[in-house]
Amino acid sequence: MSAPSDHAASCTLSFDALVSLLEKIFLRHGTSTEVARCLAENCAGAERDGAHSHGVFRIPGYVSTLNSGWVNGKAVPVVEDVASGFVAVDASNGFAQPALAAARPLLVAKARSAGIAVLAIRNSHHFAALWPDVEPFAYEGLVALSVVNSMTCVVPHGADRPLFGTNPIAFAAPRADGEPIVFDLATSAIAHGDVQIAARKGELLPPGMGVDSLGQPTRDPKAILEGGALLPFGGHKGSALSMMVELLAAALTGGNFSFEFDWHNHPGAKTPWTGQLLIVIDPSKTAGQNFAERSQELVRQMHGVGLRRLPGDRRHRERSKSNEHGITLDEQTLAQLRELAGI
Ligand SMILES: NC(=O)C1=CN([C@@H]2O[C@H](COP(=O)(O)OP(=O)(O)OC[C@H]3O[C@@H](n4cnc5c(N)ncnc54)[C@H](OP(=O)(O)O)[C@@H]3O)[C@@H](O)[C@H]2O)C=CC1
Ligand SMILES: O=C(O)C1=NCCCC1
Repeated sequence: MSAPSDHAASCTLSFDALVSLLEKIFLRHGTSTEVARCLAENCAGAERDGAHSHGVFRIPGYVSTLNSGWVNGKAVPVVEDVASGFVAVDASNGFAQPALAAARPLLVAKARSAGIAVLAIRNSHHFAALWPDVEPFAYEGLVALSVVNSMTCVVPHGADRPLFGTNPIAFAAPRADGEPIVFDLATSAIAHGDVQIAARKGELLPPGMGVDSLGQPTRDPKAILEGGALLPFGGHKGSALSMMVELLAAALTGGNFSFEFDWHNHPGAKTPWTGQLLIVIDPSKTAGQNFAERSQELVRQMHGVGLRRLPGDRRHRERSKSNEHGITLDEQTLAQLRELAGI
């Protein structure tokens, strides 16, 4: 799939039209109708919000993975009611998003009754942005935190060779006036998807993102992708967070660490076979003042000291633009999607 370009001829389509196109692609490549809908909405949502590293750019990777037999596109997740504040799901070697969808009602009920609940997803594949997994909880007045590990491509701070994944952390919290506060960030200096996009565009990366196959710093995305590796963001601090993600998303859930799965017998496989953890908190159960008012006050104070952009602001601007004018894709990308959909 070509990377978004400012110069290519483009066309626009509605969110629903994009979901329906992506749904056809997933169905044509062996998913169930439920999985197709779930992944299509997730991927179209990322594209709508300008999260291009995890929008339609990912579709060929989904397709080649499904074709390789690495993931079960028809997997039925098995939800386990483990304890008062704990839900587990065996994603049955399927995608993580349908597993979350299956466990969501029980997770929310537990969070509302106990004040906090944990969801441990294992045996799952996450190939998407993480914010769609947490943002909906904040729209329901809940606070949510999620972590997912991926595939070995990040050198732990102070080490010689890669071990960690790009391991994102996403957080969402409601506020009284405005969109929820949401951030979603890879614990690597740059997401793997953005390195791939830079490589396709022939662009250099900023310094400090990765190393080549000899462990030497490089700005060449191809050198990173072909035998090189990424660095954690913020040196030892990002490295510690990435280690935490491995522990929470894999050790705690029963999923694989980023270095534990071997996809070499499945040429074309791209989706990490790991785990994911979500923590959901009902702030109405805390002894403090109204949470949404307090988070609004924090935002007010941040704006008061000159802050112009909150995490999530850019996405919401892109979302509004897409909702008003449609989602813009270049013609080549749309043609590729139609071909994959068989239309
Ligand atoms: N499934 C997987 O295994 C993996 C998925 N990913 C996904 O890749 C995506 C990209 O990650 P990453 O490249 O780290 O994200 P970015 O560095 O682009 O953004 C990280 C966060 O910071 C915010 N932000 C960015 N710039 C500013 C700014 N100047 N001021 C205030 N806030 C800012 C963003 O908000 P905004 O969105 O509004 O710009 C976002 O919430 C994520 O969605 C992540 O989940 C990454 C690794 C692995
Ligand atoms: O961009 C990334 O980094 C990743 N995205 C999807 C899963 C693999 C890592």
